[in-house]
Amino acid sequence: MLPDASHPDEIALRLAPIAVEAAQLLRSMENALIERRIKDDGSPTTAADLAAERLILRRLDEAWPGVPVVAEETASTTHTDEFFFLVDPLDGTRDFIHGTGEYSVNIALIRGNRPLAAAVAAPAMGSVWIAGTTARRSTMLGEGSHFDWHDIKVRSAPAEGLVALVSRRHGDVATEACLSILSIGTRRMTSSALKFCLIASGEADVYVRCGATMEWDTAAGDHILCCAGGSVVGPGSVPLTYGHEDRGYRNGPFAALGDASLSSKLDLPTAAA
Ligand SMILES: Nc1ncnc2c1ncn2[C@@H]1O[C@H](COP(=O)(O)O)[C@@H](OP(=O)(O)O)[C@H]1O
Ligand SMILES: [Mg+2]
Repeated sequence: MLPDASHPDEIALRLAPIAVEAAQLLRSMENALIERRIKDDGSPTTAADLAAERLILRRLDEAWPGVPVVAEETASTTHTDEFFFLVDPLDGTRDFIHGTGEYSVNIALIRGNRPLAAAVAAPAMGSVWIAGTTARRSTMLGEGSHFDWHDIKVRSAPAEGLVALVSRRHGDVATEACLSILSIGTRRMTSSALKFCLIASGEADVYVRCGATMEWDTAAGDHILCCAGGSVVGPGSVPLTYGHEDRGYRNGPFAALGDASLSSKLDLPTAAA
């Protein structure tokens, strides 16, 4: 059954309990001694990533049977259609393993090559963000079917200096060069798609990433930030597009901005570091 593209906010409301259920499963596995292995790209995966992915695939199939899902752990077997989901069942696996609590569940519905609806749940922060046409945030209450949604909005670039969010574990020279051009007042290390959501919530201003990321790392956060009034752009200030099976669902360099006027100052390289 195809999603009803004329009601993106209703789709987002249906994605929220799925993301929260997976987030609660991950939370329950946090302190267990779980099996892990290193993938071909050098990043780890665990039994928790797989369990959360299985749960999300089942729930998406119950809600929208037959819509393809490009999910991190099974991406190589999936082909996209006009509508497809991009799913990262555990974004920030290293932080999950190290117990920082900075990890998230990311689900985005793509139509064509851009997101239509999205949800990001961050269990250790007790927050869930969604976006259809507007962006909203709720605390994660009880079993995941109760929410206290409120609209969120980006802030204007503060005169006293920008708050930049940087990956806790992945930095590179090209990202540093881009950041050095902006008037950064404070840097905060944050993992996973939380970086997009904190900018969308008006708590930070910029996230530049020139190193490797995958489409499921960014699609949901991209949509939430754009619906909150921000922007996510690649080289030439062009929005990111999704569904690039030909390049293994890899993103190029990008910047996530609360205040879109910052994009004129950016100088992103054309290829990921
Ligand atoms: N060499 C690489 N190739 C592809 N993606 C990479 C990568 N190194 C890191 N990443 C991506 O960066 C994400 C973590 O970002 P951050 O450091 O900002 O939390 C990882 O998400 P996962 O934990 O879902 O694998 C992974 O997808
Ligand atoms: Mg993951």
